[in-house]
Amino acid sequence: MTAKIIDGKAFAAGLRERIAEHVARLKSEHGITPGLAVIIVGHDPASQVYVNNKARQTKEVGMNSFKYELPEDVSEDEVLALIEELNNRDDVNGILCQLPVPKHIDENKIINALSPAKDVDCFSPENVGKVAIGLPGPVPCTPLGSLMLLRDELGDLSGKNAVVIGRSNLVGKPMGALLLRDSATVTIAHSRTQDLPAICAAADIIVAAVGRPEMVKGDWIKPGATVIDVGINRVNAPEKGEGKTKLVGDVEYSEAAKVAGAITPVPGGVGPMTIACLLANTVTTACLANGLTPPSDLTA
Ligand SMILES: Nc1nc(=O)c2c([nH]1)NC[C@@H]1CN(c3ccc(C(=O)N[C@@H](CCC(=O)O)C(=O)O)cc3)C=[N+]21
Repeated sequence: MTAKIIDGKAFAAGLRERIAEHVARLKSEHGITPGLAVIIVGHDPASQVYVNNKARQTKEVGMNSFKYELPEDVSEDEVLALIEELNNRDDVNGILCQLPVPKHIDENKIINALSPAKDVDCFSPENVGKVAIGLPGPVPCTPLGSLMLLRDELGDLSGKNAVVIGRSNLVGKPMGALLLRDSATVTIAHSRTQDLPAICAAADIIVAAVGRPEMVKGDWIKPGATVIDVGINRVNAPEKGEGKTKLVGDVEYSEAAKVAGAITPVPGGVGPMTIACLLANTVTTACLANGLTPPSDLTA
């Protein structure tokens, strides 16, 4: 058996088309153009690429993009002042501060400064709580993208055994909350979990979000299971030439693809969904800011 490859890149393109339609309707019917502000501190080349991709896709779906590139040595107070200014701007519906930030800036202060109404990463305690109890609001981008792929692949997730590997605030915990909302039977595994292979063996759904290259082995997977690989790990690739690197996920892809029913590749799986869901969240917060019901196909 060979797994179906879940094409996250294609799904994300389709999602962006739906987002563009919603944006066009918000403009024509309500005179609203959603706006997303992205803040980047310093000159990390990988972060620059991501931020530029986000800005380009924001414009492609018809939203306004505001980019703030701050120098590496900017003071914490200056970043906080910028966030405060953006919190108060009516044309900004989403604010994202690209992480990581330099060490002299306290990430928690940044997160706490963001208005929950514009927190499109869904980092704030208020928004995390809304996700847990199912109230409308932004949803963490990577878990939302993963959920959309799972629903598309499996339809109803009710009663499925779902194992989430990783308990981060960004991915593992909210992923568990979303799967539970869809009535899956959820296990969250982590570094202290005993006999992870045995737990995976019972899983209809595996979401791997540990950040360790190829940690989940092919022979742990139940035949026919659906595997969502959240990991994006850059590793050395001597087979491509000296000094070359490649991206791999948290799952041993070549072996897993022989057993799984469906699997996301890396790259081209969850990564593109994360950015598309950031745009989806911006439509959601723009609607909520204007007393409108957010489109149900853009949220959990
Ligand atoms: N406030 C904040 N929010 C974030 O959501 C956030 C962040 N900071 N800091 C960095 C991480 C990383 N992240 C990725 C998003 C998409 C891809 C993506 O599209 N990856 C492509 C491959 C890209 C490549 O080739 O390097 C793929 O998987 O196909 C990767 C990584 C969002 N992050």
